[in-house]
Amino acid sequence: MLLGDSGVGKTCFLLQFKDGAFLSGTFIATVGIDFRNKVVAVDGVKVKLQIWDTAGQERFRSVTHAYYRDAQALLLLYDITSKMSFDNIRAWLTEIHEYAQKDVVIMLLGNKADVSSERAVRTEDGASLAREYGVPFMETSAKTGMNVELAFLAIAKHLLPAAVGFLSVAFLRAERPWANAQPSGGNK
Ligand SMILES: Nc1nc2c(ncn2[C@@H]2O[C@H](COP(=O)(O)OP(=O)(O)OP(=O)(O)O)[C@@H](O)[C@H]2O)c(=O)[nH]1
Repeated sequence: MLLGDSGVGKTCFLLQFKDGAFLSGTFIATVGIDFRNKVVAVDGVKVKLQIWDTAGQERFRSVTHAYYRDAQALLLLYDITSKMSFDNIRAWLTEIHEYAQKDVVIMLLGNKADVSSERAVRTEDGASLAREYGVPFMETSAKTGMNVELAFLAIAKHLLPAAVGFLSVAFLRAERPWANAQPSGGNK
């Protein structure tokens, strides 16, 4: 799930990953929530990522909160040209703490790294905030594609062991119907 203030580039980030394209020009804010699927290969295993793009605007917050608890991973974005979007990251982390699963995987991303002339947040400040919360961090650009795939692949790699564990249990249950059988109540 992609989170962060309105305008930090969540939709562009997802479209760059999904289609390798960048939507420049008019900014159309996301209304509510939307999702895209993409299959990636991780260590030779195909992983289908279902990526939810959320509206950053405050008025949609009650809608998006409902989806937090089903998320396995959260990509939290700020815009390196907007100090406010960076300062709001702490508030986003508080919301995540309140609504998401305790073991959710979180990654902090400083987007729009291509606009270095308007930089308002130093790379070190992003890295230091990420260290404080114990989450991985990288700067990205939805425009050039810098680190976009890397961020998603890192998440997929992190989630894969859990997914394989889940599938193994499901497979064993399917293969051994008796595993789900209830006690019959004694011998006849
Ligand atoms: N230069 C540059 N511009 C970007 C980048 N990512 C997004 N933008 C621009 O920033 C604006 C907002 O991008 P969106 O992806 O729509 O932002 P959002 O976070 O999805 O916004 P909400 O849907 O309101 O939450 C658009 O005008 C994009 O063209 C980037 O990496 N570099």
